[in-house]
Amino acid sequence: MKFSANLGFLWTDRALPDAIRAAKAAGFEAVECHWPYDHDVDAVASALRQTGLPMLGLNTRRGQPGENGLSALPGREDEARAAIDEALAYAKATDTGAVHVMAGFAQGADAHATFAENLRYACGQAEGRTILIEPLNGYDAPGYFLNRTTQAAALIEEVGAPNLRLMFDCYHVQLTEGDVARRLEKLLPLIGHIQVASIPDRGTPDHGELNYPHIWQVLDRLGWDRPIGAEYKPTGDTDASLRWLSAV
Ligand SMILES: O=C(O)C(=O)[C@@H](O)CO
Ligand SMILES: [Mg+2]
Repeated sequence: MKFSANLGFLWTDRALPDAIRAAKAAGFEAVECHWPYDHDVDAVASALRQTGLPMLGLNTRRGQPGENGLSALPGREDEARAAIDEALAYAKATDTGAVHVMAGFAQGADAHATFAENLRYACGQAEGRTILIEPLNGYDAPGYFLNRTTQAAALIEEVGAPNLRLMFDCYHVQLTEGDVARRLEKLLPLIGHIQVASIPDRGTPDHGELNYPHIWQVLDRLGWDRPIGAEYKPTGDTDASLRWLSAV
């Protein structure tokens, strides 16, 4: 298995370029982030070049304080598309492969139609990059528009863009739907990126209710050879949390 360090949670005590260097030193094969916009794009691009690590993904901005994305919010299309443009520009400057378009807190048919239209826009502007959508669990993100992989799969089919893919975060999927191994297998053709953390504490992927040694075997059997996002919250120093990595 290859792993990508999620720098939204790992090495958050340092600036993004230094976190990229720390990920390289720790043996990760890639990095990904959440919202890199406060970090100078040239410094980030330079750290990526220097380390040779690819940046796999970044998120669109969440919006105003208390919001969690804009793309499913009816009436907020201009802001949502500005956030998509900003994310794609940052991705282009850092050669980042994917942009996660965040839906936001919304429900109902109008939210669904708004999200689908904004995703069409994002896919059309992406210039070869992947656009990701990620179901989030209702404990951490109550009221978030996208909760289930089944809902995401239907949206991907409806939008019909070849570069729209599912971010399959095993942590969220286990909390909301369970049956992670079977869902990975069934949804494989739609999956653009996989993330992991223990359940329910969102710690290192080596304990808790999901048996990750089994998940690694499943992914190996399915031929998954891309880096898996280590998107967990270390309880202390990130370097001290990495014992799980050498044990995989
Ligand atoms: O929370 C997650 O899981 C993520 O991947 C974030 O990027 C989006 O909230
Ligand atoms: Mg995630």
